[in-house]
Amino acid sequence: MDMLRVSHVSKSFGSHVVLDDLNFAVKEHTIYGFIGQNGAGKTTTMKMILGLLKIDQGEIEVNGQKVTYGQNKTNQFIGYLPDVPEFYGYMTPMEYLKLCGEISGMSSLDIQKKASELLELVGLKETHTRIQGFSRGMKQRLGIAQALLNSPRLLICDEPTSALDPVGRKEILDILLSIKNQTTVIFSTHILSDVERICDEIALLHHGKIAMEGKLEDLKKLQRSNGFEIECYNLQDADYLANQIAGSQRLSSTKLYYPQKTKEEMTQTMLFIVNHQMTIQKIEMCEPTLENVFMEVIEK
Ligand SMILES: Nc1ncnc2c1ncn2[C@@H]1O[C@H](COP(=O)(O)OP(=O)(O)OP(=O)(O)O)[C@@H](O)[C@H]1O
Repeated sequence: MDMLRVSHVSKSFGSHVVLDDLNFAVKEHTIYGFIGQNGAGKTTTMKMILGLLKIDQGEIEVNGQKVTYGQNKTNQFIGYLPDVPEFYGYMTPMEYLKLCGEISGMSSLDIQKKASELLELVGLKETHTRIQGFSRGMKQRLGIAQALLNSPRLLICDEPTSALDPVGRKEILDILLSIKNQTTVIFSTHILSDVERICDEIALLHHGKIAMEGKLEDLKKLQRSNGFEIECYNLQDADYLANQIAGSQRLSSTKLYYPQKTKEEMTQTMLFIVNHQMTIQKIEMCEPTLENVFMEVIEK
């Protein structure tokens, strides 16, 4: 079942077309990576899913129900983590979650149970300090707990890891992975390695449309070729190869990279090396990465 369906959605600000007949769907219990350059329209899309921004054309459905601008009916299914969540700094995490639960009309018994479950999940159960003393990572973890308080079927995270250090990012990614069986997650980011680590499906928003969508392995297969790398034993050999075989980039004094070359071209290079009785340390095809696939689409 599709938890989210975005159908033929267009959005302009004045004469600036941001989304142009955008279509995509997110299946239940997937972690969907929504990637795109700065200004591609990721936040605009998320705001429209939340009914916070008017759609010019098209339709969005959450859990089979149509999203209507300015109404919050479909938001009962959604948890939202903004890129920089705001809190009342003078509260402890438990006090804050209790307040959120009360505002959303949960019973005090439910609040107590759910809040302590969620604080455990995000590693803040034993934290009794006030939020104003929290690191960015702790705030982001509390933001996830808050977004999950009403047991949403869809969790929308807008750049949840962008401002965090590697440890903080890993903590957030681990939390998102651990809730996959309970909820569907859509998360936007620039950090492609985060997407590679946890996403089941990836969509690249470019020029107002989904330029590429699918599972990571399938997207990597779309790439023409990622080239190969040669590591020589010394500078002289690397210089010689760079002169004799055109198209290299220098990665270090002894390392050459030949971008977008095929396996056949690597074989020819190996023959050249053997015929010239050279010894090298290493030659290998480079693994396609999401970053290369992304760049190929963007640069088209
Ligand atoms: N309220 C608005 N009025 C005018 N233009 C806007 C408005 N909101 C967004 N835009 C423009 O729409 C485009 C898409 O913005 P959006 O914030 O959705 O991009 P994004 O993909 O989330 O980018 P980033 O990764 O930088 O956050 C940008 O060019 C932005 O300047």
